Formats: sequence, C-alpha cells, structure tokens
Amino acid sequence: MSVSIIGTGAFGTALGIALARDEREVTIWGRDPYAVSRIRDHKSSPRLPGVKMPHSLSATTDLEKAAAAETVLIAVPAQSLHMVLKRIKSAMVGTRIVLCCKGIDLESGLGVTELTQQVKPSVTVAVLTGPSFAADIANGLPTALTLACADEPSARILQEKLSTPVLRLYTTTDLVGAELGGALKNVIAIACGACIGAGLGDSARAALMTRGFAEMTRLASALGARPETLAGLSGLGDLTLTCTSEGSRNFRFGLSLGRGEDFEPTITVEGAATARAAAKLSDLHGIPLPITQATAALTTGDLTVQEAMDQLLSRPLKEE
Ligand SMILES: NC(=O)C1=CN([C@@H]2O[C@H](COP(=O)(O)OP(=O)(O)OC[C@H]3O[C@@H](n4cnc5c(N)ncnc54)[C@H](OP(=O)(O)O)[C@@H]3O)[C@@H](O)[C@H]2O)C=CC1
Ligand SMILES: O=C(CO)COP(=O)(O)O
Repeated sequence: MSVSIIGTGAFGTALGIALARDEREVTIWGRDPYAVSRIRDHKSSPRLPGVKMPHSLSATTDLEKAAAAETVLIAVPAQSLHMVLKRIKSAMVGTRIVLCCKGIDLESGLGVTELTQQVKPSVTVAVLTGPSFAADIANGLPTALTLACADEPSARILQEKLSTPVLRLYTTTDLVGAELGGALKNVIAIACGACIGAGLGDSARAALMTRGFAEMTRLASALGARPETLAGLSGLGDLTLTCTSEGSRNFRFGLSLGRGEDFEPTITVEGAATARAAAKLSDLHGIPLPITQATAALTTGDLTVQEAMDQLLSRPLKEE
C-alpha cells in the first residue's frame, strides 16, 4: 500500500517518520519548497528539532503525485482542509483519505469528514485521532490512537497498515464521534489553559474538563455520534492530554489569554476557530454549550477570563 502524507507540519512529518521507520514507503507533500528540501535532502524539520529521520522518508512539492497514492493522510489545519482538497485536481477515485486534522470548518460548519466527502465524493474517508503529541510520535514513544472509518474492512486494512510496534491503532466505525472528540477537546483545552493562566486553580480546571466533556458528548451525540466513542481515546483520552500538558498549543494559547500575554499568531491553534464553529452549531441546533460559547467569546476578545468565569458561575443551579 503506497502512503502519502499531505502537510510538512509537526504532525504530518511525525507520522511520516513513524511509518518510514517501520519500513513503509512514505512521501510527504508540502507547499513550501524549502521545508520539502529540508526533509528530502537534510532529513530535518524546524518543527521537530533534534528528531532523527529515516533515510527512506521522501518529500515532494508535486501534489498530484502525492495524491495518487492508495492511502493519503492529510495533516494540515482543519481551516485549510477545504483549500487543500480543492487544489487536488484528480477525483482520487478509490483512494483512502485519512484525515489527521482536528477541527470543524468555520465557513461551512461541517466536520472534516463531511467536508471531504463533499469535495471528493469517490474516496473512502477515515479519521486518525487521539492523544498524541507530534514530538512523542516522532521520538518513537508509545502512543495509542483511534482509526475511524465507516467501512469496516477499510478500517481493518488501515489499522494493519498504519500501526507500528509503538503506534497502536484501535478501530471504530463512528466517524462523527471520533472527529468531533478530537475537534472539541481543543476548545476545552483553551478554557483550561485560561483557567490555569488566570490562577483559578486545579479544582476549577477539573470542573471545566468534566463539564466540557459533557458538552462534547452532548453536541457530538446530537450530530450522530455514539456517546461511548467520546469516552475513548479520541474524546476523553485526548481531552485529558490536551487539558493537562503545556505540550499542547491550545492549552498554551489559553494560558496566555489567562495571563493577559500575547501569543505567537503563526502557531496552529485549532480550538480558536473550532470554538466559534461549535458555538454556531450550538445556536443552530439549540444545544446548550456554555463553556464552548464562553471560550469562543474569549478567543474573539468579546469576554475577559474573569467575565467568562462570572458568566459560567452565575448560571442557574442544576442536576449534574
Ligand atoms: N502537532 C501535534 O502534536 C498534533 C497535531 N494534530 C493535528 O494535525 C493538524 C496539523 O497540525 P500540525 O502539523 O501540528 O500543524 P503545523 O502548524 O505544525 O503545520 C501545519 C502544516 O499545514 C500546512 N498548511 C497550512 N495551510 C495550508 C494550505 N492552505 N495549503 C497547504 N498546506 C498548508 C503548513 O504549511 P507551511 O509550513 O507551508 O505553513 C504546515 O506544513 C491539526 O489539525 C492538528 O490539530 C493532531 C495530533 C497531534
Ligand atoms: O492534538 C494534539 C494532541 O493529541 C495536539 O494538541 P495541540 O494542537 O493543542 O498542540
């Protein structure tokens, strides 16, 4: 099975390293010729400093060539997914696309799988998600992820082909649950970062994580997910990692909001756009998501951390 990865960012490169190290033939595509030549010729990436890359890992700027592989992993930010799919001219008939991005498209309000199916109707869509920092994967540390695909035989083939001795994939047919768990945990991670940054304490963070998880499950279930998927690696597993580690960019972005500090704008923070997309879905479907709504308002500067906290704490008392 030939494998390509779209995106020379931290995650795409880390996955390429992991698969090439396990003797898969992998080609990474990037739009930036300099980043591509660093991987192809120098086996290095500024996004993964100090990581050793296998010599067999190749890289290209030829998008059509990369898209011609049997299995194409896409690891660009969710808000760039539509643009990248449109840039691929071929219909990709019969290709398995494995989406590695965690977000909801802000413009359309669609999840990444539905968006992909709209642009490339003749592909089989899968999602690879769960608790995993790119650096951990690139350094060969043990990781367990969810591989979601509605077509069970394809899920099993992808599980077999993309697992390595240290990268353990579990399958599910619940695409919606897997993709929304990965997207929505980023929103709660921003909220938790803001809480810690503002000095509100670990107890408040635990409350945000728990009630945030309830919001994730509520929205995802309303959109067709199975609640038990949210309790797995792609939901609770990734929520735990992202809300408790400064390795997470979403958490660090929240920390800077809480401390009133600037945050480097070029760093990928998926939860900011996804908070706004989820807040819109909350209004559209009448599903209460108070933490998500408050986080969306935080990211746009419409609320301060103190105002967001006051708003959440002044809600009517209710059953858990
Ligand atoms: N980093 C991590 O630990 C993990 C990340 N993910 C997910 O993976 C996805 C990618 O994140 P990550 O790799 O970390 O992000 P990075 O910021 O490290 O890299 C993003 C990559 O996407 C490319 N890109 C952005 N927009 C476009 C576009 N319009 N056309 C072509 N290429 C584009 C960038 O290209 P350029 O370099 O030219 O700007 C860059 O190579 C996100 O959804 C993230 O949530 C999932 C699990 C772990
Ligand atoms: O998704 C991730 C870990 O599973 C990476 O999180 P960040 O995008 O917040 O760094």
